[in-house]
Amino acid sequence: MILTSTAESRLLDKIAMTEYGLPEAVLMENAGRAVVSRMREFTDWEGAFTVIVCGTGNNGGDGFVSARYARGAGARVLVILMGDPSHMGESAKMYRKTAEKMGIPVIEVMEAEEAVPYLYDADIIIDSLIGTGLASKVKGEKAALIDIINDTDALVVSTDIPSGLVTDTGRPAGTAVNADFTVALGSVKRGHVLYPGSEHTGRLLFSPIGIPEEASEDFPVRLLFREDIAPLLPVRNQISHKGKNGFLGIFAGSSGMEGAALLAGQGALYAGAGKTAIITTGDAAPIMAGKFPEIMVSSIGNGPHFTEDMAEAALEKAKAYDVIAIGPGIGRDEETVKFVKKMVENFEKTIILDADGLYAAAEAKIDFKSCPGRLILTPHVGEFARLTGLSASEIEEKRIDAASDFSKKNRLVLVLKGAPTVIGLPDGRSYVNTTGNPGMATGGMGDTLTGVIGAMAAQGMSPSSSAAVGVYLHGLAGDLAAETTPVGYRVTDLARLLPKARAQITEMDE
Ligand SMILES: NC(=O)C1=CN([C@@H]2O[C@H](COP(=O)(O)OP(=O)(O)OC[C@H]3O[C@@H](n4cnc5c(N)ncnc54)[C@H](O)[C@@H]3O)[C@@H](O)[C@H]2O)[C@@H](O)CC1
Ligand SMILES: Nc1ncnc2c1ncn2[C@@H]1O[C@H](COP(=O)(O)OP(=O)(O)O)[C@@H](O)[C@H]1O
Ligand SMILES: [K+]
Repeated sequence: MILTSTAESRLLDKIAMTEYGLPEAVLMENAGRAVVSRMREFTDWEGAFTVIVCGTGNNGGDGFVSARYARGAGARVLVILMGDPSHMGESAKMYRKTAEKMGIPVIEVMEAEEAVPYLYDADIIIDSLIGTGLASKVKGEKAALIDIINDTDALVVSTDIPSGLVTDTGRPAGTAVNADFTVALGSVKRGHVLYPGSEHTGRLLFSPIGIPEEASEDFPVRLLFREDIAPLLPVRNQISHKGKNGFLGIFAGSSGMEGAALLAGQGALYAGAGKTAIITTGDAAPIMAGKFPEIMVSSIGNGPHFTEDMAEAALEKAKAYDVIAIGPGIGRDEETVKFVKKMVENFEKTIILDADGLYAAAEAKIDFKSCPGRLILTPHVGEFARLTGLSASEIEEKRIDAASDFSKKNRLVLVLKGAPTVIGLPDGRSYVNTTGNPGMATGGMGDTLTGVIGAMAAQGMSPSSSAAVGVYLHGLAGDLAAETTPVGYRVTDLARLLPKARAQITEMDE
């Protein structure tokens, strides 16, 4: 499913109207009907006092349509209209008339105070005040009206997007409706999934309002759902053997930081890598040996951390692997930075660069474009800030564009971790993940993800698919863990749920 910016959602409406011949009024009719029909399974409209709060744009037009369908579903309905009615477009005006003709009361208000008696009595409020046409900070009476809506005990259903929420950033423009449900119309918008927009949105429902899927085929940003992931997972047939499922080499750990390497290895193990090896330093190897009998642990050099002079032996060893990961727990020694640089500049297959490996890449100013291998970088916001020179808040402000710009410029796959995780692809497209939860904000989760993505790449998937599948699967395992323990489950608990998550993705495919 596509994820749109304001400009893209307008473009989609335009394509629907001009290329597919769907008139604005038809889209509006579908939109207003969808808000009520999508909500039927979640609330009982029969006898419910329903107040529809309309603005004078097309979002308000949707509201006038909803009023009819809410009435049809048995609700007692009343419309509050705020703003200058002379600004209403033709379709919205027409649907206002239709509603009034049916005897639905429409009360024009200038001040929020006038709506108070109705709003506090409402069982359901449909918020159709402002949609994607939000132009600036919401102030004055409209802001006051939004604050009243948020103060009531009614079930609040937002039309398209909670009024006041900025479509592109998910930030409130001063104030924004806190909806229980939002019915996204035509497309899901960035503001629905970017924090704190995701909290204002409440439970997100969607209606295509009659716009065919082909109309948005070329749109660059997609949300990742199970149906996108299922076809990418490699099928394991009866005659599968370990050699067919790939060999992943994880260059990780240093003296005192053995855990990170083991967590990455564990991730790979449970994500189905054919064979997994950890290559670490002389001091760290004895501590890791035997922790997982399935993982081959070997060492290069005798010291506490990786050094530049180990790179040659490491590259020789790496010839045996289909994919390598570098970074978890390797530390930040100057010599380690040089080691990473040599590895990344010379390995010719797929490389996942994570954690201290990303620190090294930023320190050594590795020119990713001229590296021979296929790169997957997995930074969290702090690591991405170091790579780009942007501040953490600048990145959060434009998480999607920041990730896709960087991937395109450097021709690599970038996994920008967080809520939500964004995957930028070398061709400028990007994916936004839909799994995962705050319980995952705990040390070592990222190391495990590196192993999971590595396992996918080792099983023969492209870097883009490996990142998409790895991120989705890792988040889904987290969601399964959170079902019993919302916060406080261990990285190991999540890892053990990876096979169940994988089965859930493929089983439901029948
Ligand atoms: N364009 C189309 O073809 C379709 C649009 N649809 C609906 O139309 C919406 C977009 O409609 P519009 O572009 O008319 O705009 P909106 O209705 O979203 O917003 C414009 C209205 O909000 C007011 N407004 C904007 N910013 C404000 C601010 N900061 N403070 C106070 N008031 C503010 C404007 O004065 C105007 O009355 C979508 O969100 C969707 O709900 C649907 O009807 C489906 C079809
Ligand atoms: N609030 C959240 N919602 C969803 N996923 C989250 C959240 N917080 C963290 N995660 C996920 O948990 C993982 C944490 O990785 P990272 O920050 O590298 O941790 P560490 O360095 O401790 O391993 C990432 O996959 C990230 O997307
Ligand atoms: K709205």
